[in-house]
Amino acid sequence: MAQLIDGKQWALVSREETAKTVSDLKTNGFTPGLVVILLGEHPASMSYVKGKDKAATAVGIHSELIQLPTSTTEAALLQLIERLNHDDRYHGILVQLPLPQHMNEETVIRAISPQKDVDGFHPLNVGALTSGLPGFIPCTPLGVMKLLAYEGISVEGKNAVVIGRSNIVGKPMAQLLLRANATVTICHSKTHNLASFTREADLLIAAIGRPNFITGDIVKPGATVIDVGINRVDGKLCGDVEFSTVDHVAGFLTPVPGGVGPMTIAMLLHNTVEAAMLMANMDTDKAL
Ligand SMILES: Nc1nc2c(c(=O)[nH]1)N[C@@H](CN(C=O)c1ccc(C(=O)N[C@@H](CCC(=O)O)C(=O)O)cc1)CN2
Repeated sequence: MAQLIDGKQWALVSREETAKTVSDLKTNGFTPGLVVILLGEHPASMSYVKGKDKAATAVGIHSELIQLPTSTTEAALLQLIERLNHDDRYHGILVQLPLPQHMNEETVIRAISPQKDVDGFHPLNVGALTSGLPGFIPCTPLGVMKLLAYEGISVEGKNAVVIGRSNIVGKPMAQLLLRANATVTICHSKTHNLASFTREADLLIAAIGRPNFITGDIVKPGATVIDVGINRVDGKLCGDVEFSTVDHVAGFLTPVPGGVGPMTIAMLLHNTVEAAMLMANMDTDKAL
């Protein structure tokens, strides 16, 4: 059986570290602030933003959740973001994705000040990561790197295969692994003979959005398998990895739920505190 990586537990550890930093900042009269914007009433998104708001408040961050109707115009959203960019109470601004269909994701992301872009989605932050410069790193891949570090799993020199090429997970994940000296391959829906890549992977990151796509027969024995998938099948949550078969082959494995997901929110809190310290000209590695 694979050794399970308990993301819920590690997220608590990370959140405690963040709470300590926030407490020190508050002692110096400085409170980090986060504003989360949700458009519409998508049930999963509503649950995620409420989770973010609750987790931020729990570590002492001043948190505000702005819920707007789906019918909100893009112009109104851009105006709100512009106001928040200049509001000193908020060091982090996050717009929950996906957006309603009438909005252009790129336009909205670009409107957020790169210094407050705690999601790390702004092109300046994306470019910084690609160039090896300081900047904000998207929360889910950052959470994966943190999980590996907490578990003492080194990626240097390893064959890392990332399945999926989204801007939120796949691409930044590959960049982070490259930065940590892994040999990185990105596979996707058009990859021929995917199994020939996955069977060589010491570290396999599944972020393709297809339920139970990775089965035990295409995993290298002893590999570390990280499941980033969040799929709902018949109302039940499952990952991109078929747990029942991969559990017998992998060395380490993240479950869904309770693996990478909780780390996403923990890393948002971390990034928000980094943004606050950056704005207060305190020592941080994120200077853009
Ligand atoms: N602006 C953003 N939008 C979205 C992001 C993001 O990072 N920034 N990521 C995802 C959704 N997401 C955070 O927003 C997210 C997804 C899942 C979890 C999580 O803790 N999952 C739990 C299960 C929860 C459940 O029962 O549904 C787990 O895996 O254990 C947290 C955050 C898309 N949008």
